[in-house]
Amino acid sequence: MVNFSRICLRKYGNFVDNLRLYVRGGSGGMGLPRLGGKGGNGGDVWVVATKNLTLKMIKDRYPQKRFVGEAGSNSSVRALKGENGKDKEVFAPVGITVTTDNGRIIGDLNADGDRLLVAKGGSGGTSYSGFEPSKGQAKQIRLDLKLIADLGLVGFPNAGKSSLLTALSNATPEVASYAFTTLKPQIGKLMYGDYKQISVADLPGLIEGAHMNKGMGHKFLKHVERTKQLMFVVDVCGFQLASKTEFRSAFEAVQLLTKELELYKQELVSKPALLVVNKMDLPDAEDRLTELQEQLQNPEEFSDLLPADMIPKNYLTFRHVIPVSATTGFGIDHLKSCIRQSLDEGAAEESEAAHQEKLQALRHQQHL
Ligand SMILES: Nc1nc2c(ncn2[C@@H]2O[C@H](COP(=O)(O)OP(=O)(O)OP(=O)(O)O)[C@@H](O)[C@H]2O)c(=O)[nH]1
Ligand SMILES: [Mg+2]
Repeated sequence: MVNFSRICLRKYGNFVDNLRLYVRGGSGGMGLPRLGGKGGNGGDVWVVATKNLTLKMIKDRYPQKRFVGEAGSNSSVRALKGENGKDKEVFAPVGITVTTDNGRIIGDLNADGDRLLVAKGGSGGTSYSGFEPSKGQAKQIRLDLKLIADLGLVGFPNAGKSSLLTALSNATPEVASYAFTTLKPQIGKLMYGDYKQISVADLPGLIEGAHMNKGMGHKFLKHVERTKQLMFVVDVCGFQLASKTEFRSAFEAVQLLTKELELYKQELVSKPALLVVNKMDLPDAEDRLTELQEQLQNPEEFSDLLPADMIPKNYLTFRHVIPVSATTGFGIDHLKSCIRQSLDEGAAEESEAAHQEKLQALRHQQHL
């Protein structure tokens, strides 16, 4: 029996998905009252998105996590206008949200080279300020990594999410027969014949009670907040985490996952979702699939299989239910086309909604 918690700690310890930094703009330089000289401005602090960086690299390289702009020079007889201090750049990964310590969003860095001003340098002293310089802004900020993918994989541990990503895409996530193999999110890209690409985020497994921080907790769900659609993955034969925990059938797994999403953020459950029923190569898989499909037709009738507090407010209706085997490749091509279809439909619905909104606004203007 593998010791899950030890594995979690050992591996998760290497992955950093948020980081708190101290940033301060440089102080301005002194003015020179005798000759009316102006002090230089202090340098600003910027966060700059840079490809191939990780938050862990920042943490390792700058253990003190302090970033301060250069001070402006004082005005002097030789240089009446003091030189401005140099800006400080904090190079950070692409795909982060920068917030203040109390959660106010300063901005998002979504593409390589995006820049965000996080602490302004102080002004140099001038006649207006009695030649006194001002200090730079100082604050704690948080860099929060949010993966952005078209589709997010949601499932219990061992359901075969990573195996599925391997079967579908160019990604090579770790696959193993113990729970919580995936400890950090990873994105794979699905390529289509017409060069369309769809990105899929593989996430650590969720378990019953994830909202109470069981297993890996549900903090990883923040990564599906920005994905367009969800892809539930269940083992057709069900799942049992350990001998002391309850066995859960595929149907129960679907509903428990729905509830965990709902408890994390209600809006997540309104995203379009697909259901992948994996491990169809196992004995009895066909019978189990038929049973699951019947239960999904009338979920209310089977709600007594779930603990009362884990019954979802609304049962999800899946756009497609696709039986596959990540191991043998059965159903994978069909899954790929269902994913494409669902995302294309989603995009069409979005543009239709935007179109209707514009029409509505135009009508409104005409009435005024
Ligand atoms: N028989 C069979 N086994 C599979 C299939 N897909 C995955 N497995 C096995 O199931 C186990 C778990 O697979 P993973 O892909 O690591 O599962 P996961 O959902 O990513 O698990 P976590 O990362 O722990 O959440 C591995 O031993 C896989 O070889 C399948 O289609 N059929
Ligand atoms: Mg995995």
